[in-house]
Amino acid sequence: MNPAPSLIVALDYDDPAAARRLVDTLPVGRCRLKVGKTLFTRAGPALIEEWTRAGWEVFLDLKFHDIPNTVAGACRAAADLGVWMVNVHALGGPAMLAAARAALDARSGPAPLLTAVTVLTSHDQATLDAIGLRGTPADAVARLTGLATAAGLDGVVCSGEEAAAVRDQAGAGFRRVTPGVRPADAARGDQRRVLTPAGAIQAGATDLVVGRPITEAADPAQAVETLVSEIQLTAAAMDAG
Ligand SMILES: O=c1ccn([C@@H]2O[C@H](COP(=O)(O)O)[C@@H](O)[C@H]2O)c(=O)[nH]1
Repeated sequence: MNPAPSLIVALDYDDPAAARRLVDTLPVGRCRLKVGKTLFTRAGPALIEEWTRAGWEVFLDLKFHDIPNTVAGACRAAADLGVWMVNVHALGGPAMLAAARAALDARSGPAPLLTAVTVLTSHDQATLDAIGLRGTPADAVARLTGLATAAGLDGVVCSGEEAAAVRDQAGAGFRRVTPGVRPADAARGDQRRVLTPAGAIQAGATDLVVGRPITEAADPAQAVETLVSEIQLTAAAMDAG
């Protein structure tokens, strides 16, 4: 039996107190927490340390993309915060990915999982054409997944639309962290490559990242519960064949 995919709650709150209010209502371990640029820039490392000390698994989603030496230092700093996962941008290239990997491997203590963003889920074919990225989103995800596997990363961030191809390319043990997840009745917002939670799981996502459908819900804690139940039911149905 495969482990059910995890729910990672994207805490993109402007107000750290609002993020705390939601997290305080959740049982530790029911889901994972994602801190991205909005909340990190507001609240800094202290909030992350507060949650990691309380036992939460935190995905620090800062998508490091810089020269190799700088990204290596940023990954070391993330590891010192005790996060569960940290990510870089695969567009940073092979040397940057290798430097991130080496920085985490050089640690004596535990290191976070290291994943690479491939093609943002807000990007579609028109975006790739505009920025001059060759081929379709699926082509670009495959190329960037190749860079991530060559550098020994633990997985990639991709949309559900590419999750099955990434699994076939990189193997079942390579994580497919999937944002752009929308319950059928939820607004797509700025996301372009979108699947429902069940669709993303059936496509092979290992971790579902969900933000606004939770943070903008009338009852965010209930929205988390509903999503966790849907994830578990979908995974169980798939295991039953
Ligand atoms: O390709 C990517 C990479 C990261 N994200 C992040 O995931 C969440 C999604 O939030 P929603 O509100 O559910 O759209 C957000 O924090 C993004 O920064 C992504 O969407 N796509």
